[in-house]
Amino acid sequence: MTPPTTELPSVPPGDPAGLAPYDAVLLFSFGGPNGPDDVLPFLRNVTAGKNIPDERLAEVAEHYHHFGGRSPINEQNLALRAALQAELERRGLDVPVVWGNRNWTPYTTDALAEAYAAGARRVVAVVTSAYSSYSGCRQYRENLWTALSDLATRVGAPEGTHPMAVDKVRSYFNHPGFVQANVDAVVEAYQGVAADAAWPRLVFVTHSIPDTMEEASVVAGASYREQHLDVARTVAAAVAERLGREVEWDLAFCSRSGPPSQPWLEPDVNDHLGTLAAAGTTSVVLSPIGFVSDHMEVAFDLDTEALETAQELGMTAVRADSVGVREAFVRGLVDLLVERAAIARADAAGLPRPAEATAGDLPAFRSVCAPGCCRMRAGVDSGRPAACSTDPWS
Ligand SMILES: CC1=C(CCC(=O)O)c2cc3nc(cc4[nH]c(cc5[nH]c(cc1n2)c(C)c5CCC(=O)O)c(CCC(=O)O)c4C)C(CCC(=O)O)=C3C
Ligand SMILES: [Fe+2]
Repeated sequence: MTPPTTELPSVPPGDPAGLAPYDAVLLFSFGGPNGPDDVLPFLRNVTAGKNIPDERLAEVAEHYHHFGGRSPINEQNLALRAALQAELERRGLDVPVVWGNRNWTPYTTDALAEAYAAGARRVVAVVTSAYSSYSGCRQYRENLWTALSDLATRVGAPEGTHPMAVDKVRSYFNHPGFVQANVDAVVEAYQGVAADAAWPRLVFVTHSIPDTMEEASVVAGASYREQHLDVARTVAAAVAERLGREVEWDLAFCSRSGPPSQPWLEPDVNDHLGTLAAAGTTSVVLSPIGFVSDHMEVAFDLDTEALETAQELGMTAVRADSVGVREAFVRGLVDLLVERAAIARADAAGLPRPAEATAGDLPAFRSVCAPGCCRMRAGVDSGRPAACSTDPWS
């Protein structure tokens, strides 16, 4: 197992050309409502064509209304965009960073149009999802394809062509920057626990997905669940080393939806806390490794619901931060942009690709997705074209 490095290189060696051939960066996210009137149309966008029961939608709308109808995700993305822009500038990389979302304004097409108007024709995208599955990879790539087609119509590009090319950085769950930032956040959470209190168990938490989506995700190299187990193992080992004490850990899931008859990844974090309490655990640290910022799934499902469950069970629970705009994470994302540019140049020149840094046991995931990768269901083609892959249509 490769431990994450404590010192990340500020400028990866061997790339005098910076971000060439790219002339803009797309920060590509999920989106969320900015006020009460946005909540329902946003939820309709998210769940279009999905089998989500009405009761679940009403319940999720309540989560948003509980926070004034406003998701924290938009300001978090603005902060991440500013941090990326600053780190690029620090390295002398002078490219604009535009921000676009799949499910709410600013939409992907508008972000690409903004880059296009600034003269950009080759864009490198970074998705605010670290893991590979339909929800964290292909669904973004399908949306990107549609946005490129819409942009073509807007700018009057010839039928069947796209006016710009967009590549994306690989799934970065096992990039040293993401792993290091999670290690730092968990260490800080443990350091906040009183010296005479029980030593907490470490519970990693991520978004549940349907079992069918989990099965399909394995085409990327390791399944969504296995990707999380790899990160969890690496983070727990690094935390134990930093604190000089053994750390016992588990992986639990939150935010399931869909009809009750449909199996999703388990255990649910609330059920899991119950199991731990019954076995005598009195203290936990919750680490949301599945999320890159403290958006609604964290603010509600963990900070509201899971912390309440812990309290009812008489447990002490502390939540570690998600990576947010931590320096190790931001530097890691810029390293990934630089790495993706070096890969594009090597491919164009027919030269060997540069080394790709990882932390953990899994290899670097592909920068260009394989055909049939991260579908909604194994072997079932959605019929929707997706960008950034070797699928025949891209
Ligand atoms: C793997 C994963 C991530 C992590 C990767 C990533 O970050 O992309 C993620 C992130 C997010 N999910 C979010 C919100 C929602 N997700 C939903 C529904 C669903 N998520 C799914 C999976 C994931 N989701 C799935 C399989 C569904 C079922 C329907 C479908 O297949 O699409 C629904 C519908 C209602 C419900 O069913 O809960 C909502 C409102 C927000 C925004 C939060 C905010 O506003 O701050 C974010 C960042
Ligand atoms: Fe979600």
